[in-house]
Amino acid sequence: MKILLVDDARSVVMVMTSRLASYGYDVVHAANGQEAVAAFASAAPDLVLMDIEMPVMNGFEATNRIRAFEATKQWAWTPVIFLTSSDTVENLVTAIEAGGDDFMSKFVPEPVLQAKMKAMSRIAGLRKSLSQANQKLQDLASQDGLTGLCNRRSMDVRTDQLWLEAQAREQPFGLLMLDIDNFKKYNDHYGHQTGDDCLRQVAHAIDAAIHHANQLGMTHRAFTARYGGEEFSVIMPRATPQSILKVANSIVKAVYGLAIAHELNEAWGVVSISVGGALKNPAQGEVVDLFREADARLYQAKTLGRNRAVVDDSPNSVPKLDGVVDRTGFVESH
Ligand SMILES: Nc1nc2c(ncn2[C@@H]2O[C@H](COP(=O)(O)OP(=O)(O)OP(=O)(O)O)[C@@H](O)[C@H]2O)c(=O)[nH]1
Repeated sequence: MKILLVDDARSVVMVMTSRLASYGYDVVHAANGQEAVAAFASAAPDLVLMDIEMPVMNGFEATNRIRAFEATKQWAWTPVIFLTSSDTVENLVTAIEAGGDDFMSKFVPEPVLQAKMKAMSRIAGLRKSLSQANQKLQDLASQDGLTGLCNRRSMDVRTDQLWLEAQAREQPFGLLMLDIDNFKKYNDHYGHQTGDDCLRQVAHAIDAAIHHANQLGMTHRAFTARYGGEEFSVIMPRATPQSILKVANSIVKAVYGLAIAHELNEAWGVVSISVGGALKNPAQGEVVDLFREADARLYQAKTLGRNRAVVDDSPNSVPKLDGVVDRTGFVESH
C-alpha cells in the first residue's frame, strides 16, 4: 500500500514514516497542502494521512482539491485520514465535511495505528480490484465483440471529441467508409461462421494499415471502427487529400492482399472491399455531412464496379494489383 503522508512537522514525519515503513508500506511525503495535491496526482497513493494546520495550504483545502481532481479523472475514492493533535468535535465535523473519511491523533498508540492501517490496506485492495473491473467493463463497452475494434457507440463519442478539436484548431477532418464486397454471397456460400472469420481478418487488415499510417506520420490519431455489419469506418483527423487517397487505396490493396477465397466475388475470386472517403473543414459543416458524403462515395465505388476507393470527384481506377502487397497495403514489390 502506498501512503501519502502530509505534514509540515519534521518530527511527526520522521516518526510516522519509520512506523509505517516498518509495517511494509511505501511512504511518499508532502510538506503542505499544495505539495500534497501535486504528489497525489503524480504518486496515485492508496491512502492519504493529512495534517490540518499547515503553511501555504491547509489540509481541508488540499482534500477538497484532491476530491475535485479525482472527479475529473474518474478515480475511485482514496481514503483521507486527518492527523490531529486535538480530537475536538468541531475538527471531526469539518474533516468529514471537507471530504475526509476519518481522523486520528498524531500520537496514536502503536497497536491502534497498526490496526487502522491493516483495515485501510484491505480497502486499498478492494479499490484496486474495483478499478480493474471498471476498466475491463469500460473496454468491453467500447469494443466490438467480434473484431475487437472500436464499436459504433465509442466511435461516435471519439469522433465528436476529435471533430471539436479540429474545429478549434481549424484543421481538416477526414473519414473513410468501407464495405466488404458481395458479403451476402460470401455468407451464403461459405456459411456465417466463416463469414465471421473473414470479418475479423478484414478488420485486422484495416486496423494494421491505420496503425502503420499513424506510425509513418501520414495520419494523426486515426482509428478504425466497426460501423455495423460488414461496414467499417476510419476516422482521420488532420487528413489531407493526398493522405486520404493513399490510405484508402492501401486498405483496398491490403484487403485484396489477404487473398481470402471468395468464388462469387465478380472475377477476382478473393474478398475485396470498397471505400468512400470525404474530407471537410469542420468550420464549414457538421460531422453528419462528412458521413453523408463518404457514404455517397462508397455507393459510387460500388456502382463503379467495387474493389476500389472513391475519395473525391475523380474516381480512381481499380488499384494496380500486379505486385506483391504487404499486410498493410503500403509496400509493393514487382
Ligand atoms: N458472418 C457475418 N455476416 C454479417 C455480419 N453482419 C452483417 N453480415 C452480413 O453481411 C451481408 C451484407 O449484405 P448486403 O448488405 O446485401 O451487401 P453485400 O452482399 O456485401 O453487397 P455489396 O455491399 O453491394 O457489395 C448480409 O448477408 C449480412 O447478414 C456478421 O457479424 N457476421
